[in-house]
Amino acid sequence: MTSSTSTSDAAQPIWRPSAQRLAAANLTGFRSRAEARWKVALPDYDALWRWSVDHRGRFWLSVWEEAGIVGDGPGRTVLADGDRMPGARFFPEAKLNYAENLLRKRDDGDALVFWGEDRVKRRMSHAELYDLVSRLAAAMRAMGVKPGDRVAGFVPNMPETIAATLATASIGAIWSSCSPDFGAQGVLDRFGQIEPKLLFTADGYLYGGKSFDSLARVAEFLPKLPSVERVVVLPYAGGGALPAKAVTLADFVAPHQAGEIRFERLPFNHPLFIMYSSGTTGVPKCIVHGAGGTLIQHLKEHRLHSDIREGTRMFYFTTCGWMMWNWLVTGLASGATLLLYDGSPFHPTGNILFDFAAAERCEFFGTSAKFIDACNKAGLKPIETHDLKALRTIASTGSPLLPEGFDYVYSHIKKDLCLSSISGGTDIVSCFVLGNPTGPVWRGEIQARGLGMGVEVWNDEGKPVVEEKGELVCTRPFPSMPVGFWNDPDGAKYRKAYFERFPNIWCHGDYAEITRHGGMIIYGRSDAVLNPGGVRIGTAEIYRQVEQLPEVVESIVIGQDWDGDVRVVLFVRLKEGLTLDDALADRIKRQIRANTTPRHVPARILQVTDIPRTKSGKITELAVRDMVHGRAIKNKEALANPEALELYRDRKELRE
Ligand SMILES: CC(=O)CC(=O)O
Repeated sequence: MTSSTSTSDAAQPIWRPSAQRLAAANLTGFRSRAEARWKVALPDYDALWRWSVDHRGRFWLSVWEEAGIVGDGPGRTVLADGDRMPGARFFPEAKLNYAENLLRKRDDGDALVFWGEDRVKRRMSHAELYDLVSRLAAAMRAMGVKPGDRVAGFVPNMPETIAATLATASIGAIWSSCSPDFGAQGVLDRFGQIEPKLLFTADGYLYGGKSFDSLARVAEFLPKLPSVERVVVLPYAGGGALPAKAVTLADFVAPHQAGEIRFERLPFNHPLFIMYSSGTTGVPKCIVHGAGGTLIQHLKEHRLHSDIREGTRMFYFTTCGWMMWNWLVTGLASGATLLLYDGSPFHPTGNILFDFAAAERCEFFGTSAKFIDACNKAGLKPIETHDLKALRTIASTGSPLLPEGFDYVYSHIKKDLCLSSISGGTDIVSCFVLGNPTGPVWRGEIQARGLGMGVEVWNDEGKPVVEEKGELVCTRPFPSMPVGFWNDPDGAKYRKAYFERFPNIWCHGDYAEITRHGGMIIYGRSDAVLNPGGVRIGTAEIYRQVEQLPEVVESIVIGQDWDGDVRVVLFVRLKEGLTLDDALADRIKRQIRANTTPRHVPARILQVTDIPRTKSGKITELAVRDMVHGRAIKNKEALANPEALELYRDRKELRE
């Protein structure tokens, strides 16, 4: 989930595309070809969006054709049972293979450029990638991997990981990965549910300038994953002894020559990825995404919403445990070069990602709102220190990008670029709302609803509202809905997760508002909404105010049950060496009161030295809330710093 607080009241947008950029945008061409092909007038983005939702069959067929999806299809039916949610079926006659679509290029141009912090730098061409995938796929077939088998990756974000993913997909097996910083229990909570036949791991990984051994960790969890027949070890940071069942990558592929890949073309909904809900409630849900839905949705988001094309140099800062990694990988289907980074984004300095972007002439730079905030707080000014001439788009997700984050990007990174705040999630392996390269950027707003996505905001009565806060819903089926949850044969868990609140309507759990510009602001997760005196307050409304104070590095806010009501409790992490005194607490309260309402003002403000976050960098309001209420914390394994929770246990300030 992502974007920001308070509708932009500025008269002018913060950025507009130049006439030249507008004319050359993929979206502009798509719109005029759709007008000609379907004989409709689509004078602007809003008209195109409305048409794409009302005429989903025509729209998705146009995406298929324009992207030149390779496969046996599209077939005569684009959408069957087109109003059932869940239940609609896209391209029911088509057969395709995800990897075949990503491996169309076999030349010597860069497919992947990899930096492991400042220590490892290498590149892999399209031809080398194809060859490695062909050898891996042959080795996997030789050990009996077949369509539907699970292949798991406990892996860094490195070229061989992408080769392993594509080899898996070429056979029609299902890929599922998590980052190597997961503890043994976190891995077992995930892979234990899906029973993989084959496991990829690197020997180790780098973080913050240190090497970590992954093989000792594998040796710890492997005995509890009896389904794994073989472990393939990718060379990277150097680790200890090979665990049982392990072979090196070189030995695994040694018997197989590079050659033509036999791509299994399978039905559109054939499973491609299993992903895990990052939430902190219960054992992770295993969300199964289909090959066709993932491919066509990403192609639409890359080409139309992100203006990615053949040769675009595309970066997203992500690990293999976050859906943005899967999103990045599909960039190969548009002929992009993927820039992969593994490690700390602040090692050896906060400029490392900008160093990478400058050195590799990055055009699309994806990151999180937290990273942008951190660069702002650290006073980085890449606009003065880095040559970012090639950069055309910055994408931000993970949490709301606040208006001040927009200011920072345009003042201190680059003036002329499209800042796309994007939001969706693991559940759909894609976005509900995202960029529009042909439209203006309004400070603090996500630009647009995704094409083909019937996104609305509904109030408690289930009525659509504009310029009013409510629940983000999607009223029409879209191709990247999960094909189901793993181990959920009757679909009960799947329906409960999204369709319980409003029947036949996807309710995403984000608290949001559609703006008068047709954009969106997201105020936080609905389940973290504060409710003092029955007034609903999105957490981002508070963060926006608090984090403007220079003393505050970051904050986390919860509602504490108190005296039959709920009171707002704010925790702040202050700059090194500072202590929260009455004067600072007072200034925080005044900042909030002056810019929001008295209801938003915290009843208690407490200093903490750390804020718990998931491994994909999201702060975890629900875990803090549970800790404060003395409840059990579920899914602690998803946290990057679970020890931070102790700072919230039984605080005496919250007993009075
Ligand atoms: C696109 C997203 O929404 C990513 C996320 O925040 O998980």
